[in-house]
Amino acid sequence: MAVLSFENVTILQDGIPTLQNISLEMNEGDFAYLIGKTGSGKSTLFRSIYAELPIELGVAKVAGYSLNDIKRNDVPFLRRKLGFVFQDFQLLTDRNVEKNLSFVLEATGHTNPEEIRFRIEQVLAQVGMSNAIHKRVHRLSGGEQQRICIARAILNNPVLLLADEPTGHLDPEVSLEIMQLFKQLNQQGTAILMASHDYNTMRQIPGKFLKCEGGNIFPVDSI
Ligand SMILES: Nc1ncnc2c1ncn2[C@@H]1O[C@H](COP(=O)(O)OP(=O)(O)OP(=O)(O)O)[C@@H](O)[C@H]1O
Repeated sequence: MAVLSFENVTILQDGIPTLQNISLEMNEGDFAYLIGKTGSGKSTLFRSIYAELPIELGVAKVAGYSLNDIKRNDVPFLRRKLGFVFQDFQLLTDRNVEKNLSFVLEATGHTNPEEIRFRIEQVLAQVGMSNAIHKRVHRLSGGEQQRICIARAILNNPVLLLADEPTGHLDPEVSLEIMQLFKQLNQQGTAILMASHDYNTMRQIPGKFLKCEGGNIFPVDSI
């Protein structure tokens, strides 16, 4: 099943076409790396996927929503079907792990405290961080913080995970552990689109390569 489909899509930044006539499709279980130089349009693609930038031309669908005519009220529901992992974690560093995760569940309409606690325990087990539930985020290492970010990203069972340079601040050994975690989630069916410059870990965890260059995005066989 397609979780993302772009046909001849053009996206503008400040009235100027940043990506032009791009076509791509991602299905359940796909793992794709988005590669390309700084300023080539990787973030622009992400921002269009979560409906922060409009589609100027072409046809785009993500997680069952048409990006061409998505209503403003539906945008939070689209975003609930996506997971986000960033290079700089973006956790609430002065709160503990449980609060970081319950915050997201509460913000997305969950109210039952037992269900919230149960779901948090489930995702922490998935990322190998069960013992960290009461720990304050600033006490965790970078790799541990990124695991918590991944736990946060999967709370609502996303169909597509968007990861923007998730190993950018991690050393090679920890990067590989994080990538293995992504691979595990991917094997359970979640499609993953990851912008990366981390050629070392990309070589070790296989995926398709999509290159962003000259306003276009196209598949390449190797990096
Ligand atoms: N808010 C904005 N307003 C106007 N132009 C923008 C804006 N954000 C990005 N751009 C332009 O759009 C183009 C693509 O930028 P984008 O941030 O998508 O690249 P990127 O591949 O994600 O780069 P990086 O690897 O540095 O994150 C660049 O020419 C950039 O200057």
